[in-house]
This record gives sequence, structure tokens and C-alpha cells, in this order.
Amino acid sequence: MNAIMEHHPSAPVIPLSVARNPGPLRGSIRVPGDKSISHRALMLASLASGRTVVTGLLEGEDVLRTADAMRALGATITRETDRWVIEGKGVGALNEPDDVLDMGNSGTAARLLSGILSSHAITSFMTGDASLRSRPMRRVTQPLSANGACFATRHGEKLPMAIIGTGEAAPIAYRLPVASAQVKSAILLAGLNATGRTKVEEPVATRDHTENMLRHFGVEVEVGLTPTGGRIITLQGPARLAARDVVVPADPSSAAFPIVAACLVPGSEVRLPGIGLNPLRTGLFTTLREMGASLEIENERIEGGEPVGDLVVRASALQGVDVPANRAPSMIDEYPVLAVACAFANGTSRLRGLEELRVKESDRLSATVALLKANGATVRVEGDDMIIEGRGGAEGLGGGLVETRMDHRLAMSAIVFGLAAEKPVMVDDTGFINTSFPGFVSLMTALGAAL
Ligand SMILES: O=C(O)C1=C[C@@H](OP(=O)(O)O)[C@@H](O)[C@H](O)C1
Ligand SMILES: C=C(OP(=O)(O)O)C(=O)O
Repeated sequence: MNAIMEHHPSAPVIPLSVARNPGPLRGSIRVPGDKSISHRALMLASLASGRTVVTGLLEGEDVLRTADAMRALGATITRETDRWVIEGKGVGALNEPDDVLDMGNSGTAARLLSGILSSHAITSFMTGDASLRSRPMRRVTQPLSANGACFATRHGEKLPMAIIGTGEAAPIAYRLPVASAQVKSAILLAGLNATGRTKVEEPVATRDHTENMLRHFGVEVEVGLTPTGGRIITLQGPARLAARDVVVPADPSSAAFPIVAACLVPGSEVRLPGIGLNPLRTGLFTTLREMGASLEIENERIEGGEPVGDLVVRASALQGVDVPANRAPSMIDEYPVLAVACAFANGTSRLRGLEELRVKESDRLSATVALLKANGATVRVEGDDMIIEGRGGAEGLGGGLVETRMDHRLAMSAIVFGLAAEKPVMVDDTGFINTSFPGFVSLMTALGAAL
């Protein structure tokens, strides 16, 4: 087993006390590869015929779970010095796994893989850690059952679950009731081994990495727009994927943490090269700019089929902001750290339409409120909106304990809060950061964070 596989979030609890940083954050760091794109690269390469080389893959616990699952299904996946090499099995040719597939902390791995498994003539069993076992799976099992697969879940919608896939899958036509790229992707991936046209309608556009990468592997994916700004995505099955190398950009959702830290710690100037700038991922950058952040993008270019750029962020006096609900899908994982920025900003912020935050690694709506309240911020929830009365600085903030609830983004948000607050912030466990951002603490230290 290689060293990066040895860390497991159920390993020892790693608490941290974070005090106001004595100096500015300065320098340039390369944040790890995009988590969404990394999961998809491993799955599609495993479904392709031939050999795919992936560079820039995120070596976080969530993605390593996907790698293990695809190996259990018959793909050969090896890590070489600076790249991952995958020998695919081909659509329809996955093996029945010998053991339960453990997706750890990862909703993306569990949901997308459910789609793939549903249209293969194999029986499999899936579980996850305590966080993942508490998350809803009906959002995928209900639409996927329409292709002829059978799912048996705990309490009707939780992992562990059994999946009896079908080798004669019918194509699914489905309108998403929630804005979820995971549900959309599960249905599209099921459609690869169905006979006929799979069709997904999404009322609000969500991240389109599955569509983009399917095209990259040679599948024809059509995308039409609805009159109300939604999308209709169709593909014809059965499809054949031809192995294609993949370059994974740096993850904008991971970049969010050093970016907000640099905005808040006085005198900071941080450079983050090669950040993915897919417009369905950049809602936080738009929002921070509206708040008055100095956030510049240099060298915009296309790398591996996705737009990327180098971000330069400088400490800035932030103003409160009103974030519309229809922006949520483009920044869904960034709300905890945005809420931290809002607590330090001048004036009231209203973050609208946050219902999906309730079903993440934790209930992020209540957990973010708890993080802020424990550290002196004034915050309330009205319906699905979060309202934060900003302090206009660090005064009176900090001094509390943050319960991270097996949620990597809460742990990183709490650390960012502590770096800027007047009083130290205690974080109960930082171990789960490894699910999405291995090396977070050392990269922040390289910028001058005294962690
Ligand atoms: O498709 C993906 O890679 C993801 C989609 C989002 O989840 P939902 O589809 O549940 O919104 C996001 O929160 C998650 O981190 C990654
Ligand atoms: C919600 C997240 O991931 P997942 O759904 O894959 O667990 C996240 O990374 O913030």
C-alpha cells in the first residue's frame, strides 16, 4: 500500500487551536486537483477501452475510494510518480465485486457509481462512513430504478444498500427535482449501457464535468437550453468510450479556503496558479468580488478541456452581500467559508436558497450557524436563507469550539476563521480535511499561517 493510502478519516482525531495570524499570508501555492473531475476521470477511464493517463489527480481520501471501487470492478489502476494510469474494462464489462464497496465520506463516489452499477448485470453492496450513511440515496435510487435495476436501502434511502443491476437497462428520462450534478451524472452514466436515448432535464444548470468528460472520451452528448435557463442533456446508448488522457485542473472549491483567508488576514497577497474556472463552479469568485475583494485572474487558458487561470488575491475590506438562490449550484460547497467571510464583512449578508446544504457531509446549514455563533458572530436562518450581521473586522470574533461533524469543509472554514479572528478558535477534528484537500495545513503554513 502506498503512503497516501494510509491515512483514513477514522484514524486518530486531530484537534487544532488556531490563533490570529501574527503576519500576512504571502506566496504562491498549488492547490490539489479538482475532486469532481478526479472522480469522473477514474470512473470514465475504467469504463473506456484502452489506457488512460491522468495527471493532476486529487489524491484525497474521497477519490482514493473511487479508485479502490473501480479496481474492485475490474479496472487496473496504478499510481506512477506523477500520474495515474488506468486500463479500462469497457462499458458493460465490469466484474462483480468480491466485497462491499466502501465509499468512505464521499457522496459523489456513492451517487455516480450507483448509476454505473445500475446498468451492469452484477450485484453489489455499497456502504460508507457514518456521515455518508446518513445521507439520502433515494434521489438516485428512485430515478435509477426506472431502468430495471433494484436497490435495497436501509430505512428506505440510506446506505448500506444492495444494488442488483441489469444488463438490459432501459434508458431513463428524468427531470431533476433538486439541483444536483450527482443525480444528473448518475443517470447519464447509467445511460451509457442502456439501449436508447437517456434524457435529463435540470431546471438550473449544475456543474457539467460529466458531460464535458464524456465528450472527451468520444461520447456524443447533446445539451439544449430550456426557456427558463435550465438544460436538457441527452445521450444515446449503448456508448463506447475510447481512452483519452486527462489533465485535472486545481480545485476552485479547495482554492476557496486560502482565498478567503487571504482576503481576511491583513496585508496578505496570495497567488494560486492553474485554478479551474468552469463557470458552473465560480459563484464564490463572483460573490467575493461583489463584496469588494481584490481577486484577479491572470493567464486565462484552456487546459485539458476546462478553462483555468492563475488567481491573485489580496487582503480587502469586505462588504455584506446578497447572494441569489440561483447562484447556489455554482458555489454549493463554498457557503461555509463564504459565511466566515460574511462574519468579518461590514454590514448584513443574506445567502439565499441553501436547502441542499442540509444533506451534505453534515447539515451544513446548522453546522455553519453553530460555527459562527460559537465564535461571536450574529447569524440566523430564515426558511432556507442564512443571514449574517457582519462585524466589519475581527473584534469580538473567535474564542469558540467548532464541531466539524465529519465535514472537511467545516474544518477548513473554522481554520480560516481562526486565522483572522481576535481570539483563538478550537477545531475538534481536522482529520477529514484529507478527504478533499490533503496537505491543506502545510500549504497554509507555506503561506505564513502559524498553524
Ligand atoms: O457532482 C459533483 O462532483 C458534486 C456535486 C455537488 O453535490 P450535489 O450534486 O449533491 O449538489 C457537490 O456538493 C459535490 O461536492 C460534488
Ligand atoms: C459535498 C461534498 O462532497 P460529496 O457530496 O462528494 O461528499 C463536498 O466536497 O463538499
